[in-house]
Amino acid sequence: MVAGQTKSLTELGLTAQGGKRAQITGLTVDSREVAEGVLFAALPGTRVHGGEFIQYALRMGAAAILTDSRGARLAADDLALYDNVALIVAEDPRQTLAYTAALWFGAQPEVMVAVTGTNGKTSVASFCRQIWMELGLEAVNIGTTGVEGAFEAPLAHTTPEPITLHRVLAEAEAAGVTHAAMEASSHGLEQRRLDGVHLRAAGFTNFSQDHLDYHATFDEYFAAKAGLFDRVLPEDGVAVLNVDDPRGQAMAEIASARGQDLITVGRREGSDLHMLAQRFDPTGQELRFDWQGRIHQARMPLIGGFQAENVLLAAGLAIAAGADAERVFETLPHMKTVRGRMQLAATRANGAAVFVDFAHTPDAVSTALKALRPHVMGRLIAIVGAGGDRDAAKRPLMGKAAVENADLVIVTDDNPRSEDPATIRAAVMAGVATAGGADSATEVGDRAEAILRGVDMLGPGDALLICGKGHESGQIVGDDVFPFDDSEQASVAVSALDGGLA
Ligand SMILES: CC(=O)N[C@H]1[C@@H](OP(=O)(O)OP(=O)(O)OC[C@H]2O[C@@H](n3ccc(=O)[nH]c3=O)[C@H](O)[C@@H]2O)O[C@H](CO)[C@@H](O)[C@@H]1O[C@H](C)C(=O)N[C@@H](C)C(=O)N[C@H](CCC(=O)O)C(=O)O
Ligand SMILES: Nc1ncnc2c1ncn2[C@@H]1O[C@H](COP(=O)(O)OP(=O)(O)OP(=O)(O)O)[C@@H](O)[C@H]1O
Ligand SMILES: N[C@H](CCC[C@H](N)C(=O)O)C(=O)O
Ligand SMILES: [Mg+2]
Repeated sequence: MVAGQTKSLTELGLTAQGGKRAQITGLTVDSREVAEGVLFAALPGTRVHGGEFIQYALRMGAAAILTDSRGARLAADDLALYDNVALIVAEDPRQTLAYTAALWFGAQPEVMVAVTGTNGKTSVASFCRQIWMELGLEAVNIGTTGVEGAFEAPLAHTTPEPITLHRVLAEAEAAGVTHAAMEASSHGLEQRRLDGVHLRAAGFTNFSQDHLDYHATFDEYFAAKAGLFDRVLPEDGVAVLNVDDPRGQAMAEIASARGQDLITVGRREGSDLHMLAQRFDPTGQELRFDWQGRIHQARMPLIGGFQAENVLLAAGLAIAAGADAERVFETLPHMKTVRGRMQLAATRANGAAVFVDFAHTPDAVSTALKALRPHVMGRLIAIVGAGGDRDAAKRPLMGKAAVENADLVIVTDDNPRSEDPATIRAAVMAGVATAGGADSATEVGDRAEAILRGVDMLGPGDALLICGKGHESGQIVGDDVFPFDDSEQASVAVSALDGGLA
């Protein structure tokens, strides 16, 4: 809430039933946060309808209720008792809330872009912010790793719900931020969290399996992501699309149908930002690409071929949002590793490297391991685990992806949450077995021990990839969060085995 601020419904773009007026002192989606004068958005939820809590909100002094027809029906008797309260019934109250939150907080950075896709959103948003900052602009990225760059703040969600999002955008703008690159998660898109954001451009990385616990089918998951182009990005926005992914072609059709301009990115012949070649070495890669008939080359200290795809997508977004292309390309050699994404965490005395990566989907595990391979002369060892209370169907597929792409695999725990960790590991191990990899995989439940064992296996020229937690700083077991950092554990293991500093 903005201390001391009040706004009328008209200023917030809202029309109440019976033309009722109200002066609003704040917005909330949680009845437990309602105070005198607040607008309570009673939203349909996955567990319960917020309409159930209207009665409580009214007692706490809510001045207005925003809900759908079901919410209004649920609270009809209570609303009749409070006829001074303004009732706004919207077909899509989450979308209305997003527009209202934008008007309540008033300001957002002048130039904003968003990126969606199963994997690579955080990386693209970070690279886009890095490019802008290299160009001397005040920029942030907003997503899984919080708000980073010229203004910093922690976030609980990849795409925060609209009240948090617009508060953060207004704070960033007030701190002088002019450019922001944000992640659009499928949950965020489905729940209209970013519908009030004014986007200049939007990006698409790729599409593969994740979140089938939330979206009923693959097609619904895709439809949620497509919402970025068919709803959120305006007609005069630019769509920046990875067309190497078959779904990138589908996105291109959706964006074109809206009349949006396209910048296509990929290895495919005819792509606007056309990747021509990559050369890998132990500490980075050299990228060769074509833009409007001119060849460019850049060496970047980044591990993994896909990070070059992410960098080019970010470059496309920066260009789409108005930056000069040649100047954008000059910044590429300055890109830094995104925290927890193919990050070199430690090096053994024998030269073997330990990397930490946030791969937590089957596709990401296979992509990350394949991507590391050309940088490694010896064996590739993977540590992998799957999260509890998340898409269970992806677990065996993650085990399969690990064993098919690494020489040795250790299956361990990754945020078991409310589930039995042994059951999750068994599902991952089942996938290992279907791929015929039982002999090259070991199960070590304790993650610190798994890392120690993985590091111990490393000979000269070998590399270890610790998948799943990336930047995370805790292991979630039940309702407890135990401090745990893969990168730190890698250093501890190297020190324990080799002595001295990692
Ligand atoms: C699954 C999911 O996305 N849930 C979101 C959803 O909550 P819900 O539908 O489960 O809510 P509910 O418990 O059924 O309650 C319905 C409504 O009643 C309200 N309520 C509830 C209880 C009460 O006493 N009073 C009250 O007013 C709730 O605030 C809610 O608005 O609507 C809420 C309000 O908008 C969101 O805060 C909540 O996000 C929760 C916190 C969440 O954890 N979301 C995660 C899964 C998420 O969004 N993740 C994505 C993707 C990350 C990735 O890529 O992996 C992200 O962008 O972070
Ligand atoms: N372009 C890409 N193609 C395939 N896999 C990728 C790509 N970029 C990143 N990955 C893999 O996905 C992991 C997560 O990357 P990143 O955090 O950038 O994605 P994200 O989309 O933000 O994920 P989340 O949905 O959790 O927010 C990386 O650690 C890497 O293993
Ligand atoms: N945003 C993702 C992150 C998963 C990371 C992994 N460590 C896990 O816990 O499964 C999710 O909540 O599904
Ligand atoms: Mg992310």
